[in-house]
Amino acid sequence: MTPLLRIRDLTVDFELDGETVHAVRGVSLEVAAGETLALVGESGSGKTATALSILRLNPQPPCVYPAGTIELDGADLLARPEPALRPVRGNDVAMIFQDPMTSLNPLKKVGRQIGEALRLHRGVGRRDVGPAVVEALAEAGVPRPDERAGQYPHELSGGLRQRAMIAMALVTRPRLLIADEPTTALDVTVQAQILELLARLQDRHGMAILLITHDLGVVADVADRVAVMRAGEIVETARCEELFAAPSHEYTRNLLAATPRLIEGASR
Ligand SMILES: Nc1ncnc2c1ncn2[C@@H]1O[C@H](COP(=O)(O)OP(=O)(O)OP(=O)(O)O)[C@@H](O)[C@H]1O
Repeated sequence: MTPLLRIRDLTVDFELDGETVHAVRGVSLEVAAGETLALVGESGSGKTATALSILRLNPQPPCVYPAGTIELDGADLLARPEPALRPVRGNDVAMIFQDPMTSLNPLKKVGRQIGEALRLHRGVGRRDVGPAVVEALAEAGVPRPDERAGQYPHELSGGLRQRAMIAMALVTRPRLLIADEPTTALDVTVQAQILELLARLQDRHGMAILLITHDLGVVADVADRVAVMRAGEIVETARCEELFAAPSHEYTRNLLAATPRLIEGASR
């Protein structure tokens, strides 16, 4: 079966003042419909550059894509001209980030922003938009959603802002959600709640998730498979339980050793 997303031999360079940074060096990975693939690796290993390539969101210049293909349902996105990519962004593929203010507009009430997305992407009519906004916020676990809809992003706590961003990302019912360090800035309890929310929404809507994280503890909680990145390359891909039980690459063993919670769990 064709995977939902298939990246092959992707190369991403940043050309800076005569110097070239090879951020991604021949990465290949696949994400099946409905599965969660975690892309892990330490800071600077090329995780975000890989993920942003899918929607071609790395800033150009300085970014160039010298080689590779990124197929969504078998059609190469990397070869598409810019206007043909727009329908994919925020429709088939949505993205959430560590900082919700990357997607939320600080000057507009949360409900209005989600309402605009609902009208644009789902064709919800003027009269139905209010209840649809409340439903979207409620689905993302926002308490008192009707009240929250009337607030500005800065009036919400970090966890609620994250939930509002998730509600907005899912308005279009994407088939692939790219989540780039979605819980890194949150404290551990809120982090767990957000991961649980993503898993619940994934079950309900059947979307695939490409989860970018440096935290193997997060991976253990939610991912089906893991791809480990180091210096622009994928050094190992495995099912989650296999990777934790028997990491084949030394770099992965070192990453695991830096996650005490998992080691404690394994020795129990
Ligand atoms: N816009 C950019 N301009 C120049 N270099 C960049 C740009 N974005 C990324 N890079 C470089 O590409 C390499 C990979 O960065 P990337 O952000 O993909 O790593 P990462 O694994 O996501 O790290 P982090 O967890 O810190 O986000 C780094 O050397 C980085 O400096």
